[in-house]
Amino acid sequence: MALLCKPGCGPATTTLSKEFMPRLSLGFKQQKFALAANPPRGFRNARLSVKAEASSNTSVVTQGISGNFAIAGINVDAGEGGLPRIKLHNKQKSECEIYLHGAVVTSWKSKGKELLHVRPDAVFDGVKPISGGIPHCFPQFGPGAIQQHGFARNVSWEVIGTSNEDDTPRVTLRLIDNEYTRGIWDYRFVVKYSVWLQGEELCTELNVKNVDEKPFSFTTALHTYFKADIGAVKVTGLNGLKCFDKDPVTKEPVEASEDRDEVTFTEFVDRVYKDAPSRLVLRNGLGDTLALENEGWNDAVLWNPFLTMKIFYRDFVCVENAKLDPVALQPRESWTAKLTISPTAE
Ligand SMILES: O=P(O)(O)OC[C@H]1O[C@@H](O)[C@H](O)[C@@H](O)[C@@H]1O
Repeated sequence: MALLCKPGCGPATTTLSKEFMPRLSLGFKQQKFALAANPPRGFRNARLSVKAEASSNTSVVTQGISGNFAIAGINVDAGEGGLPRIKLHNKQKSECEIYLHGAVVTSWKSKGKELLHVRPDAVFDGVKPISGGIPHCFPQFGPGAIQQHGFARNVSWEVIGTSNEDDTPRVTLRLIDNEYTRGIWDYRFVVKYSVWLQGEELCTELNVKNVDEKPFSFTTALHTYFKADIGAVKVTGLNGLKCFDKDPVTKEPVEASEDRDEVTFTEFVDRVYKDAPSRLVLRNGLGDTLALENEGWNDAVLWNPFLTMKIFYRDFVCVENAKLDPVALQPRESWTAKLTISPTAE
Protein backbone atom coordinates (compact mmCIF):
# COMPACT_ATOMS: atom_id res chain seq x y z
CA MET A 1 0.00 0.00 0.00
CA ALA A 2 1.54 3.25 -1.04
CA LEU A 3 1.58 6.41 1.00
CA LEU A 4 -0.16 8.76 -1.29
CA CYS A 5 -0.96 12.37 -0.92
CA LYS A 6 -3.44 11.73 -3.61
CA PRO A 7 -3.63 13.85 -6.70
CA GLY A 8 -6.63 16.07 -6.30
CA CYS A 9 -8.18 18.67 -8.49
CA GLY A 10 -6.06 21.55 -7.38
CA PRO A 11 -2.83 22.63 -5.85
CA ALA A 12 -3.22 19.97 -3.24
CA THR A 13 -1.79 17.46 -5.62
CA THR A 14 0.99 15.91 -3.64
CA THR A 15 2.31 12.84 -5.26
CA LEU A 16 5.61 11.29 -4.60
CA SER A 17 7.36 10.81 -7.86
CA LYS A 18 8.04 7.46 -9.45
CA GLU A 19 11.44 7.37 -7.90
CA PHE A 20 9.63 6.83 -4.60
CA MET A 21 6.43 5.28 -5.77
CA PRO A 22 6.60 1.92 -4.10
CA ARG A 23 5.32 1.67 -0.55
CA LEU A 24 5.64 5.10 0.91
CA SER A 25 3.66 4.17 3.93
CA LEU A 26 4.42 5.14 7.45
CA GLY A 27 4.56 2.70 10.30
CA PHE A 28 3.27 4.13 13.56
CA LYS A 29 2.37 2.10 16.61
CA GLN A 30 1.28 -0.97 14.79
CA GLN A 31 -0.82 1.00 12.40
CA LYS A 32 -0.31 2.06 8.89
CA PHE A 33 -1.13 5.65 8.07
CA ALA A 34 -1.92 6.86 4.63
CA LEU A 35 -1.66 10.55 3.96
CA ALA A 36 -4.61 11.54 1.89
CA ALA A 37 -5.51 14.82 0.34
CA ASN A 38 -9.05 16.04 0.82
CA PRO A 39 -9.26 18.97 -1.49
CA PRO A 40 -11.86 21.48 -0.49
CA ARG A 41 -14.15 22.88 -3.14
CA GLY A 42 -12.63 24.74 -6.03
CA PHE A 43 -8.92 25.13 -6.23
CA ARG A 44 -8.03 25.95 -2.70
CA ASN A 45 -5.24 23.91 -1.35
CA ALA A 46 -6.10 20.69 0.36
CA ARG A 47 -5.98 19.66 3.94
CA LEU A 48 -3.82 16.61 4.28
CA SER A 49 -5.13 14.31 6.89
CA VAL A 50 -3.75 11.20 8.45
CA LYS A 51 -6.01 8.22 8.21
CA ALA A 52 -5.24 5.17 10.23
CA GLU A 53 -5.56 1.95 8.35
CA ALA A 54 -5.40 -1.52 9.77
CA SER A 55 -2.08 -3.08 9.02
CA SER A 56 -1.05 -6.60 9.68
CA ASN A 57 2.64 -6.08 9.14
CA THR A 58 4.24 -2.88 10.33
CA SER A 59 7.77 -4.09 9.67
CA VAL A 60 7.04 -4.55 5.98
CA VAL A 61 5.75 -1.00 5.91
CA THR A 62 8.89 0.23 7.61
CA GLN A 63 11.08 -1.71 5.20
CA GLY A 64 9.14 -0.12 2.38
CA ILE A 65 10.25 3.27 3.58
CA SER A 66 13.86 2.45 4.14
CA GLY A 67 14.15 0.58 0.88
CA ASN A 68 12.77 3.29 -1.31
CA PHE A 69 12.75 6.68 0.15
CA ALA A 70 13.89 6.95 3.71
CA ILE A 71 17.51 6.16 3.09
CA ALA A 72 20.17 6.58 5.77
CA GLY A 73 19.97 10.09 7.16
CA ILE A 74 16.47 10.70 5.75
CA ASN A 75 13.14 9.87 7.34
CA VAL A 76 9.60 10.63 6.37
CA ASP A 77 6.72 10.99 8.74
CA ALA A 78 3.47 12.80 9.32
CA GLY A 79 4.22 16.08 11.02
CA GLU A 80 1.90 18.64 12.59
CA GLY A 81 -1.63 18.38 11.29
CA GLY A 82 -0.70 15.11 9.61
CA LEU A 83 1.21 16.93 6.87
CA PRO A 84 3.97 14.94 5.18
CA ARG A 85 7.38 15.86 6.45
CA ILE A 86 10.92 14.86 5.59
CA LYS A 87 13.67 14.85 8.15
CA LEU A 88 17.38 14.94 7.41
CA HIS A 89 20.18 14.29 9.87
CA ASN A 90 23.90 13.69 9.66
CA LYS A 91 26.73 12.55 11.89
CA GLN A 92 27.74 16.14 12.66
CA LYS A 93 24.55 16.38 14.74
CA SER A 94 22.79 18.61 12.23
CA GLU A 95 19.09 18.00 11.63
CA CYS A 96 16.37 19.66 9.62
CA GLU A 97 12.70 19.13 8.78
CA ILE A 98 10.90 20.06 5.60
CA TYR A 99 7.16 19.99 5.00
CA LEU A 100 5.96 19.18 1.51
CA HIS A 101 3.29 21.82 2.07
CA GLY A 102 5.08 24.93 0.86
CA ALA A 103 8.45 23.11 0.77
CA VAL A 104 9.17 24.95 3.97
CA VAL A 105 12.09 24.05 6.20
CA THR A 106 10.52 24.39 9.64
CA SER A 107 13.41 23.27 11.77
CA TRP A 108 17.17 23.30 11.58
CA LYS A 109 19.16 22.20 14.56
CA SER A 110 22.88 22.36 14.93
CA LYS A 111 24.23 20.22 17.76
CA GLY A 112 20.73 20.02 19.17
CA LYS A 113 20.05 23.76 19.18
CA GLU A 114 17.14 25.06 17.11
CA LEU A 115 18.11 28.00 14.90
CA LEU A 116 14.91 28.59 12.94
CA HIS A 117 11.65 29.95 14.29
CA VAL A 118 8.10 28.86 13.63
CA ARG A 119 5.60 31.46 14.74
CA PRO A 120 3.23 30.44 17.52
CA ASP A 121 0.32 31.39 15.26
CA ALA A 122 1.50 29.06 12.49
CA VAL A 123 -1.15 26.68 11.20
CA PHE A 124 -0.53 23.28 9.72
CA ASP A 125 -3.80 22.81 7.92
CA GLY A 126 -2.53 22.21 4.40
CA VAL A 127 -4.40 25.30 3.28
CA LYS A 128 -2.64 28.32 4.69
CA PRO A 129 1.11 28.85 4.45
CA ILE A 130 3.14 27.65 7.41
CA SER A 131 4.34 30.85 9.06
CA GLY A 132 7.93 30.34 10.01
CA GLY A 133 11.05 28.46 9.12
CA ILE A 134 12.03 29.13 5.51
CA PRO A 135 8.92 29.82 3.44
CA HIS A 136 9.13 30.51 -0.29
CA CYS A 137 7.94 33.69 -1.93
CA PHE A 138 7.29 32.77 -5.56
CA PRO A 139 6.44 33.88 -8.23
CA GLN A 140 6.17 37.24 -6.53
CA PHE A 141 7.79 38.73 -3.46
CA GLY A 142 5.16 41.43 -3.39
CA PRO A 143 3.30 43.59 -3.13
CA GLY A 144 2.21 43.19 -6.72
CA ALA A 145 -0.36 41.81 -9.08
CA ILE A 146 -1.04 38.57 -7.20
CA GLN A 147 -1.24 37.60 -3.54
CA GLN A 148 1.57 38.89 -1.32
CA HIS A 149 4.52 36.44 -1.49
CA GLY A 150 2.89 34.39 -4.25
CA PHE A 151 1.44 30.89 -4.10
CA ALA A 152 4.42 28.53 -3.73
CA ARG A 153 4.12 28.53 0.05
CA ASN A 154 0.45 27.55 0.05
CA VAL A 155 0.68 24.49 -2.12
CA SER A 156 2.11 21.04 -1.71
CA TRP A 157 5.31 20.17 -3.51
CA GLU A 158 6.39 16.67 -4.47
CA VAL A 159 9.56 14.85 -3.60
CA ILE A 160 11.60 13.86 -6.63
CA GLY A 161 14.81 12.58 -5.11
CA THR A 162 16.85 11.84 -2.04
CA SER A 163 20.50 10.97 -1.68
CA ASN A 164 23.12 10.71 0.99
CA GLU A 165 26.71 10.72 -0.15
CA ASP A 166 29.54 11.41 2.27
CA ASP A 167 27.13 11.98 5.14
CA THR A 168 25.33 14.73 3.19
CA PRO A 169 21.61 13.92 3.29
CA ARG A 170 19.76 15.73 0.54
CA VAL A 171 16.18 15.97 -0.66
CA THR A 172 14.85 17.59 -3.81
CA LEU A 173 11.29 18.82 -4.07
CA ARG A 174 9.46 20.03 -7.12
CA LEU A 175 6.55 22.31 -7.88
CA ILE A 176 4.97 22.23 -11.32
CA ASP A 177 2.26 24.57 -12.53
CA ASN A 178 -1.27 23.24 -12.27
CA GLU A 179 -4.77 24.54 -12.79
CA TYR A 180 -4.69 26.43 -9.51
CA THR A 181 -1.35 28.16 -10.20
CA ARG A 182 -2.26 28.95 -13.81
CA GLY A 183 -5.49 30.51 -12.53
CA ILE A 184 -3.31 32.98 -10.62
CA TRP A 185 -0.28 33.21 -12.88
CA ASP A 186 -0.81 31.76 -16.30
CA TYR A 187 2.57 30.22 -17.02
CA ARG A 188 4.04 26.74 -17.18
CA PHE A 189 7.03 26.34 -14.91
CA VAL A 190 9.03 23.79 -12.99
CA VAL A 191 10.59 24.81 -9.69
CA LYS A 192 13.06 22.49 -8.02
CA TYR A 193 14.26 23.03 -4.50
CA SER A 194 17.03 21.01 -2.92
CA VAL A 195 17.85 21.06 0.77
CA TRP A 196 20.84 19.33 2.26
CA LEU A 197 23.01 19.19 5.33
CA GLN A 198 26.72 19.47 4.81
CA GLY A 199 28.62 19.18 8.06
CA GLU A 200 27.06 21.86 10.23
CA GLU A 201 25.69 23.83 7.28
CA LEU A 202 22.15 24.01 5.99
CA CYS A 203 22.26 24.34 2.20
CA THR A 204 19.53 25.10 -0.31
CA GLU A 205 19.33 25.50 -4.05
CA LEU A 206 16.34 26.87 -5.92
CA ASN A 207 15.94 26.40 -9.65
CA VAL A 208 13.13 27.91 -11.70
CA LYS A 209 12.60 26.79 -15.28
CA ASN A 210 10.31 28.23 -17.91
CA VAL A 211 8.62 25.28 -19.64
CA ASP A 212 6.06 27.52 -21.32
CA GLU A 213 6.07 28.67 -24.90
CA LYS A 214 6.06 32.30 -23.83
CA PRO A 215 8.51 34.26 -21.69
CA PHE A 216 7.74 35.06 -18.06
CA SER A 217 9.31 36.98 -15.24
CA PHE A 218 9.11 36.52 -11.51
CA THR A 219 10.46 37.74 -8.20
CA THR A 220 11.24 35.43 -5.32
CA ALA A 221 12.66 35.11 -1.82
CA LEU A 222 13.50 32.73 0.97
CA HIS A 223 11.65 34.40 3.82
CA THR A 224 13.77 32.92 6.62
CA TYR A 225 12.58 33.24 10.21
CA PHE A 226 15.49 32.85 12.64
CA LYS A 227 15.15 32.32 16.36
CA ALA A 228 16.37 35.43 18.10
CA ASP A 229 16.34 37.71 21.06
CA ILE A 230 15.24 40.76 19.12
CA GLY A 231 16.75 43.21 21.62
CA ALA A 232 20.19 41.75 21.00
CA VAL A 233 20.10 40.85 17.29
CA LYS A 234 22.76 42.26 14.99
CA VAL A 235 23.04 41.88 11.23
CA THR A 236 26.27 42.89 9.53
CA GLY A 237 27.27 43.26 5.89
CA LEU A 238 24.75 45.89 4.81
CA ASN A 239 26.56 49.16 5.51
CA GLY A 240 26.60 51.51 2.53
CA LEU A 241 23.69 49.91 0.70
CA LYS A 242 20.66 51.62 -0.73
CA CYS A 243 17.51 50.43 0.99
CA PHE A 244 13.77 50.93 1.08
CA ASP A 245 12.09 51.26 4.44
CA LYS A 246 8.47 50.28 4.51
CA ASP A 247 6.37 52.64 6.59
CA PRO A 248 4.39 50.55 9.12
CA VAL A 249 1.25 52.64 8.64
CA THR A 250 1.16 53.64 4.98
CA LYS A 251 3.17 50.55 3.83
CA GLU A 252 4.87 52.88 1.37
CA PRO A 253 8.61 52.25 0.80
CA VAL A 254 10.83 55.20 1.56
CA GLU A 255 14.28 55.31 0.00
CA ALA A 256 17.16 55.47 2.45
CA SER A 257 20.71 54.26 2.81
CA GLU A 258 22.26 52.08 5.46
CA ASP A 259 25.06 53.65 7.43
CA ARG A 260 25.45 51.14 10.23
CA ASP A 261 27.93 48.28 10.46
CA GLU A 262 25.50 46.47 12.71
CA VAL A 263 21.79 46.70 12.05
CA THR A 264 19.75 46.35 15.24
CA PHE A 265 16.02 46.02 15.85
CA THR A 266 14.78 48.59 18.31
CA GLU A 267 11.61 49.40 16.39
CA PHE A 268 9.50 48.12 13.49
CA VAL A 269 11.84 47.09 10.67
CA ASP A 270 10.69 46.18 7.17
CA ARG A 271 13.59 47.03 4.90
CA VAL A 272 14.65 45.91 1.47
CA TYR A 273 18.33 46.14 0.59
CA LYS A 274 19.20 46.17 -3.09
CA ASP A 275 22.34 44.47 -4.34
CA ALA A 276 23.28 43.00 -1.01
CA PRO A 277 26.61 41.22 -0.66
CA SER A 278 26.86 37.47 -1.02
CA ARG A 279 27.64 37.12 2.70
CA LEU A 280 25.68 38.46 5.64
CA VAL A 281 26.26 37.67 9.28
CA LEU A 282 23.48 37.35 11.82
CA ARG A 283 24.12 37.38 15.55
CA ASN A 284 20.84 36.12 16.92
CA GLY A 285 21.29 37.45 20.45
CA LEU A 286 21.05 33.91 21.78
CA GLY A 287 24.74 33.17 21.46
CA ASP A 288 24.83 32.06 17.83
CA THR A 289 26.59 33.66 14.92
CA LEU A 290 25.29 32.55 11.55
CA ALA A 291 26.83 33.27 8.16
CA LEU A 292 24.41 33.45 5.25
CA GLU A 293 26.27 32.96 1.99
CA ASN A 294 24.53 32.98 -1.34
CA GLU A 295 24.93 32.83 -5.06
CA GLY A 296 22.23 34.48 -7.09
CA TRP A 297 20.11 35.98 -4.31
CA ASN A 298 20.95 39.58 -5.09
CA ASP A 299 18.85 41.35 -2.50
CA ALA A 300 18.12 41.07 1.20
CA VAL A 301 15.12 41.90 3.37
CA LEU A 302 15.10 42.46 7.11
CA TRP A 303 11.78 42.21 8.89
CA ASN A 304 10.58 42.34 12.44
CA PRO A 305 7.03 43.54 13.10
CA PHE A 306 7.88 44.82 16.58
CA LEU A 307 4.80 46.01 18.48
CA THR A 308 2.51 45.33 15.53
CA MET A 309 2.86 41.68 16.62
CA LYS A 310 3.23 42.32 20.32
CA ILE A 311 2.87 38.78 21.54
CA PHE A 312 5.77 37.19 19.73
CA TYR A 313 7.95 39.75 17.92
CA ARG A 314 10.72 39.33 20.49
CA ASP A 315 11.56 35.78 19.53
CA PHE A 316 12.50 36.03 15.87
CA VAL A 317 14.03 38.04 13.12
CA CYS A 318 13.55 37.54 9.40
CA VAL A 319 16.70 37.82 7.32
CA GLU A 320 15.50 37.08 3.82
CA ASN A 321 17.45 36.36 0.67
CA ALA A 322 15.55 37.80 -2.24
CA LYS A 323 15.58 38.45 -5.95
CA LEU A 324 13.52 41.57 -6.35
CA ASP A 325 14.36 42.78 -9.83
CA PRO A 326 12.23 40.51 -11.97
CA VAL A 327 14.04 37.53 -13.46
CA ALA A 328 13.01 37.25 -17.10
CA LEU A 329 13.11 33.76 -18.55
CA GLN A 330 12.60 32.83 -22.16
CA PRO A 331 11.11 29.42 -22.92
CA ARG A 332 13.46 26.65 -21.73
CA GLU A 333 15.64 29.07 -19.75
CA SER A 334 16.20 28.60 -16.05
CA TRP A 335 17.53 30.49 -13.06
CA THR A 336 19.30 29.13 -10.00
CA ALA A 337 20.21 30.56 -6.60
CA LYS A 338 21.96 28.96 -3.65
CA LEU A 339 21.98 29.71 0.05
CA THR A 340 24.23 28.20 2.67
CA ILE A 341 23.72 29.02 6.34
CA SER A 342 26.51 28.11 8.71
CA PRO A 343 26.92 28.39 12.42
CA THR A 344 30.26 30.08 12.54
CA ALA A 345 32.82 31.16 15.07
CA GLU A 346 33.32 34.90 15.54
O1 LIG B 1 3.77 36.53 5.26
P1 LIG B 1 4.48 36.68 6.58
O2 LIG B 1 5.33 35.51 6.92
O3 LIG B 1 3.53 37.05 7.68
O4 LIG B 1 5.47 37.89 6.43
C1 LIG B 1 4.98 39.17 6.14
C2 LIG B 1 6.11 40.16 5.95
O5 LIG B 1 7.04 39.59 5.05
C3 LIG B 1 8.18 40.41 4.76
O6 LIG B 1 8.97 39.72 3.83
C4 LIG B 1 7.72 41.70 4.16
O7 LIG B 1 8.85 42.52 3.91
C5 LIG B 1 6.74 42.39 5.08
O8 LIG B 1 6.24 43.57 4.46
C6 LIG B 1 5.58 41.46 5.40
O9 LIG B 1 4.73 42.08 6.36
